[in-house]
Amino acid sequence: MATSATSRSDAFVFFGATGDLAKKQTWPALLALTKTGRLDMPIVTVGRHDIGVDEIRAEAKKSLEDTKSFDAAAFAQMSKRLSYVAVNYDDATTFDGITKAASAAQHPLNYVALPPQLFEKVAADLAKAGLAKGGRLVVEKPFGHDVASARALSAKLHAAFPEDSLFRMDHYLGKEQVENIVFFRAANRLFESTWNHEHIAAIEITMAESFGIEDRAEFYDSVGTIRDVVQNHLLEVMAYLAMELPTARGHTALRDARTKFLTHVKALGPDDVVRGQVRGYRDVRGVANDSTTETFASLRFAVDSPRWRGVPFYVRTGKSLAVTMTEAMVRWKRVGHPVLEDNAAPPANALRFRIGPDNFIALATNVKAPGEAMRGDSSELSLCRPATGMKAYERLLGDAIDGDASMFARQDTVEEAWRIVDGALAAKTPVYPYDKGSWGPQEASRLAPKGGWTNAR
Ligand SMILES: NC(=O)C1=CN([C@@H]2O[C@H](COP(=O)(O)OP(=O)(O)OC[C@H]3O[C@@H](n4cnc5c(N)ncnc54)[C@H](OP(=O)(O)O)[C@@H]3O)[C@@H](O)[C@H]2O)C=CC1
Ligand SMILES: O=C1O[C@H](COP(=O)(O)O)[C@@H](O)[C@H](O)[C@H]1O
Repeated sequence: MATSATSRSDAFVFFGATGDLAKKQTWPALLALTKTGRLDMPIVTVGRHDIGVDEIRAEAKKSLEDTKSFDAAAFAQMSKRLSYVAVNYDDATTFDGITKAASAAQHPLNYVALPPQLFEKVAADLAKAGLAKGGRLVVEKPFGHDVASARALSAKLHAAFPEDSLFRMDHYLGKEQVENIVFFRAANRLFESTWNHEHIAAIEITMAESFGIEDRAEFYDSVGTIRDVVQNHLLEVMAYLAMELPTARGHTALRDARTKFLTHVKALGPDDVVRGQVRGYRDVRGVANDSTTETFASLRFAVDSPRWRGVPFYVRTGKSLAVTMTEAMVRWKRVGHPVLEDNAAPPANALRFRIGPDNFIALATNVKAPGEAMRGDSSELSLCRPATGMKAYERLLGDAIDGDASMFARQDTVEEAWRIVDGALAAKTPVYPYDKGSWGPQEASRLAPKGGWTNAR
């Protein structure tokens, strides 16, 4: 007999269908999975408001139009499968409505895109309603808010869903552009031999977003940017940039290598972080008027391994910044002297991995400037690849439907990541104000790479 670990899911139970994530990512992914025939099952949306399924259909349609992913035929197909159940999160018996709506399902996939403080309760109430038996649970990051709570959360979730039916979603693990970092390293011998402290001066990662928290206050104000994107997405990117390359094949080897790398990253202290809060944040509905939640962070990491000893890793991220752009930059050390007839040493070589919104890899080089003198000029070789493949949410939700957790986050990795950032969070360092549309507070320059951050072009 097929177990829940091997069976295909036969109902999609969707908590958070009205949320920000649903609008930007989940509805487009569900439509894409409908188009390819992989979401051939009832979709039971669940929320706290007393609304009908027509409101959910309208919400889904608007999200698809806003993200330019609407397709009338696929939407009609998906619409027929939709239902809506209103629940009261303080009354577990209201989950019986979900059981009724998914009554034909043996293997429901329960997908929870809610503020993380609700994960435990939802898992327990799903179990009481009989939706854990034979089913799966997908929870969105962040998993816990520090090491201790991540362990406690895992234990609580395991009381309802065993490890092989628990999927910890971190969509950066499903991004082509992120996977390409490690593939590019492994497949191009040219770089790997200099990928170490002898040649590399620093590694920097920027995840800048020009938009604010919009109507996500209930989620965001209790989390902040370090827990929202550094502890998970950006440490995953750092791991792909700097881990030892696995010799075995497959995703388990990649998961092991990422986790091993994180064990070498030193725990952050108060001097390794500068936090910022955008002016006007406290006026957003739902944000506490004395909130010290950071909407910006600049951090410096050190890696205690033979390969990286002495190389600083800088990470900067924030809301309401000058642009929306995620990029990782590997900077080599400079040639220490002027070349031929040049007056100054040439700029350092650097590799830029653009992760979003576009997708390219660029290599900064120095060439001879046209003319009689042997002088230099900088030039970037750029490798652009339009992102044509599956988007991260389609890929990961498709895997969850099939019961394949290999591209999801693992508990040991999650705990290592908390170990690294916990010290920076617990220190309650000052939160410096910054203007919307800027690159964060002035104070962040204290933790910048030598020569300053590279701001997006
Ligand atoms: N937004 C994003 O881009 C991404 C988010 N995520 C993760 O997804 C999860 C949800 O984030 P996001 O969608 O941004 O958050 P939102 O603040 O938009 O809320 C998501 C859902 O939670 C419901 N909700 C909020 N507060 C409560 C509450 N107190 N009780 C019951 N329901 C509540 C909302 O319902 P209602 O409509 O009723 O308010 C909404 O449907 C988080 O874990 C986040 O880390 C992951 C990747 C990207
Ligand atoms: O998990 C999250 O990610 C998004 C950014 O995702 P991306 O794929 O557009 O880079 C971020 O805006 C959000 O705050 C966070 O919860």
